[in-house]
Amino acid sequence: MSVFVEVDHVDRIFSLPNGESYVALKNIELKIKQGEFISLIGHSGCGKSTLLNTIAGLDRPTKGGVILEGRQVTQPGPDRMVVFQNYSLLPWLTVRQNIALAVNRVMRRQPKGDRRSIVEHHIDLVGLRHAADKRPCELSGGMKQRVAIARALAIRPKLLLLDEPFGALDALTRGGLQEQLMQICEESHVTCVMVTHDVDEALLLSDRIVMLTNGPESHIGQILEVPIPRPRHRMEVVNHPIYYNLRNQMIYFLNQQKRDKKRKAKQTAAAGNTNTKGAIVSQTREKLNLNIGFLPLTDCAPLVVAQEKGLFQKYGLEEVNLYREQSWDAIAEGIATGRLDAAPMVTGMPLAMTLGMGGNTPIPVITGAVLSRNGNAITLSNRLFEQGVRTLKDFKAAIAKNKDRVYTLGIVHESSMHNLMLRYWLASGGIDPDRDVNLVVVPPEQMVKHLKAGNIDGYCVGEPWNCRAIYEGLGFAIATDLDIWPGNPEKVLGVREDWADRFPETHIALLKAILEACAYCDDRRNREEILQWLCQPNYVGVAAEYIRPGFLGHYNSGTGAPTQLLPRFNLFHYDNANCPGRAEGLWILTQLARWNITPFPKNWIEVLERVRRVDLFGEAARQLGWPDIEPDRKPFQLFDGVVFDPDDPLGYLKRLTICREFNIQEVVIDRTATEAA
Ligand SMILES: Nc1ncnc2c1ncn2[C@@H]1O[C@H](COP(=O)(O)OP(=O)(O)OP(=O)(O)O)[C@@H](O)[C@H]1O
Repeated sequence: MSVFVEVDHVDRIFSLPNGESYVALKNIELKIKQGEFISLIGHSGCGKSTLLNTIAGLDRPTKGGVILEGRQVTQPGPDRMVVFQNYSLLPWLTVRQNIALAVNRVMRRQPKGDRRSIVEHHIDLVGLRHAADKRPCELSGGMKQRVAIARALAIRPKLLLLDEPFGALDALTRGGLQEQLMQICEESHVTCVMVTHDVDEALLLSDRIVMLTNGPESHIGQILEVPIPRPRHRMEVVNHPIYYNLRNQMIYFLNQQKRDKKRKAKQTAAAGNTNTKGAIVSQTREKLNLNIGFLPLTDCAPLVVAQEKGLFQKYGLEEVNLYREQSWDAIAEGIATGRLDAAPMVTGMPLAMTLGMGGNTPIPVITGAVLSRNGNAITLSNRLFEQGVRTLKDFKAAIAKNKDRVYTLGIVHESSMHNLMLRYWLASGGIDPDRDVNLVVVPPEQMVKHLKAGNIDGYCVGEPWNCRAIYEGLGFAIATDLDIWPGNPEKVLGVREDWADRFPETHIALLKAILEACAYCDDRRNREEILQWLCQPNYVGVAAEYIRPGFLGHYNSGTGAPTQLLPRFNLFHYDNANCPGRAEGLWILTQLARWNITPFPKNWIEVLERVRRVDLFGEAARQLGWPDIEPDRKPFQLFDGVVFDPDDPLGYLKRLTICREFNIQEVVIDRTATEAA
């Protein structure tokens, strides 16, 4: 079925009387097929009606648009009829006259006789023949709603929009009308979007259920497919094997949102007062001197640029000290203990710390920006090259041939993309990363030394540590991460959640400084200048020859193949690189669970909302005058073509062939431990 209605990245921002604004909807993206029945569900005030009204053309989006059959919706039209909870019938007209009024207005060019039979047909359709001459005051609530539905359908809309149509009715009447609506929709093949609070109603009627998160910045949390065959009958639906699973998922989603609402209210009360405009004001003084940790890697460039170009001071951060750390564990420790205020982190680290990786106390850590994408490679030793290893398949053959030898490969941290991508790559080639090879954690800076000493046979790391091994003739890059997942998120800016709440303005200032630096890094005219800074001993501290190939995008794999032009190898800003999108975060959660690094959080929507702070990115972007574009939440795939659907992460995990037995559990994100630190 082709796309019938497209809600294309819709934002709706309301201006408030106090001069501020309220972002009700953020980046709503939804494609509806012809004849589909979609339900919108979410807590009160999350924006269901706003979205419905936008599709109806009764309200205009602030950003994005709605496209119906290829045409932009700019105003209401007879092709979209809305049925409201309060019926909105004209009280002085009878049932017949109410329906006829709409038909005569919309179909005035049709012969009178035809119009009359349309009216009569729709009276019968909703079973109101006996009440055709009654006025609304003589009808029950259910009857009035049937008139409203008949009136909407009589003008043959392409799209029927229902805003809690049965909300005001008693349970018995509601049940009857739901079945009637279902039958009418099936017979007339009309496309429907319905707002509801009722999970059973949504399951009975819908093909898909769109679950919206709480506002502000409400967005689609998850879309559930309801694969129950049609025609449906209530008892068959309720007894369908999938019914309670779907119902539980919906209730679980709504409970997560409820908990989130309560937590935010509690935090707001604890954090401060409101000013005359109603905005929250922090009671704590903002922090203007910061300690930021980093590891010597090419992709620490944004931090270096922010320091060298005075961007921290530009945004009011008086003193920023950069500390070159020894390992990713040291970075995690620095953030956990408060020794560091912030740090570029490997992408999975904020999620893993929040989930309590390795049996550690969970520490809520958040990220408001992706600092870099790509930039990694898998280097193998020359010994393997000499054995003829050029591809993943060759590597598998070498493992099979040398049964008495276990190859050891270096990774920089269990939560890093290096680990997750290396594991993914190996597993897709039939190599079990836990059983067929030995993975060891080695700080990036020490990879080359251990490769040279023969302690490891290869590694996955960021630059300049692949190029250095290649340059020194110690190894070759069998794959870069562009071969595995182009655009993968590599580093993020990590801070403790309680730190961000205590110093909200400092945090936004820090984000702005670093984001501006990211943009500076992606202006290629600046790369030579940045390269010189990176070479300094207080930053990466190596010869320019090691950094240049990756950073300037002239990548030589060391295999004898010609130098590749890879302008996107170290990506800092272009292609909407900086937004910490939730779908990629969810993919990381699946991989952390796949390899038993962390459990898979049953409350993954809550975890992603807490950790991947798209809202803070948006705020910093807006203050910088950038468009705060969010990535799509559509399915994507890595190099092996296995599709990851953000609406079905567990289905994806179950389809992966090499996978540890993983735990699914609700992870309670409790800040007590960190706040005490
Ligand atoms: N004209 C407006 N001006 C300012 N804020 C608005 C306006 N219309 C809606 N809002 C706000 O936008 C948010 C979404 O409202 P909306 O009515 O779409 O929610 P809803 O999910 O349909 O709620 P309910 O289930 O209670 O009907 C709410 O916080 C609401 O206060």
